[in-house]
Amino acid sequence: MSLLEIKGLGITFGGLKAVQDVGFKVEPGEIVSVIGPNGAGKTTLFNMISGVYQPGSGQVLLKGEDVTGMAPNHLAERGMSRTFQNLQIFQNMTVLENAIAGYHLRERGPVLADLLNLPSSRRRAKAAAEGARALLARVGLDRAAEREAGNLSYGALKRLEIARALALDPAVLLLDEPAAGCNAVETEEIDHLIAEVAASGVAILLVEHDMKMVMRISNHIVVLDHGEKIAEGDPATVSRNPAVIAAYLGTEAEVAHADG
Ligand SMILES: Nc1ncnc2c1ncn2[C@@H]1O[C@H](COP(=O)(O)OP(=O)(O)OP(=O)(O)O)[C@@H](O)[C@H]1O
Repeated sequence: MSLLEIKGLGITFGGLKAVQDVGFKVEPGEIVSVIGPNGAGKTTLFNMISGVYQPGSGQVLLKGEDVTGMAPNHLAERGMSRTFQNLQIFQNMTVLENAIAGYHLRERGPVLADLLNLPSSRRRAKAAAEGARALLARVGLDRAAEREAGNLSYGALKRLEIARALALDPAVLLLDEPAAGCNAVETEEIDHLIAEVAASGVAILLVEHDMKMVMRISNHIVVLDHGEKIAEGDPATVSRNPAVIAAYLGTEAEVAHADG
């Protein structure tokens, strides 16, 4: 049994088959990337896997359980969390408060206990703050804990978003363009962070336009074109695949060679 198994997923928007019969597997500690030219169906596929869209066909199996179309909060409880292409950070809260917000999604306690400020609620708040600080250290933001999130660099915001998703202690982490808008140094920091998270046993599923990053960090790549899977394999194999090269010709993107 795979940790995450995608089977024959498909969806149609007003007659357009945005994604058709896409399947692949993700195992613990693996970094799997979904690539493809603009409009290939990457975001749509991601949204189906993470419960944002109801698939028209196919299945999403998490630890063998059918979680197809399950709402994102239920998926989080079962071990799948995600980040978004457009950052979902509270800009006028501190970095620490943002990380604690992620923690509270998991440590949700009885509202009445919180209102009455009972010892149990104070213990939970303390545990969340401690957990959040540990996460910030993990993503290299411990020294920025008290800063307002809106003042962070873009790369730091991206890392904060990963910290918040990690607060849910996921077995599978879905990253939607984690390096979008980042400069080369920030991208490299995110590379290292993703590799470290994978090394801790978390399965990573990634949609990313930065082909060099994808080729550098992925164990396995799934290539979509016009909603269909046209290739999959390790970076070196995929980057030499004639169907992949053809799909990218006529677009501005280039498939960077894994060995180059
Ligand atoms: N909500 C929607 N309603 C109608 N059509 C949609 C919707 N979302 C996506 N599509 C269409 O589905 C196809 C796949 O789009 P999608 O955004 O998933 O591609 P993508 O590979 O993520 O593209 P990009 O690299 O540009 O982000 C496109 O033709 C797009 O226009």
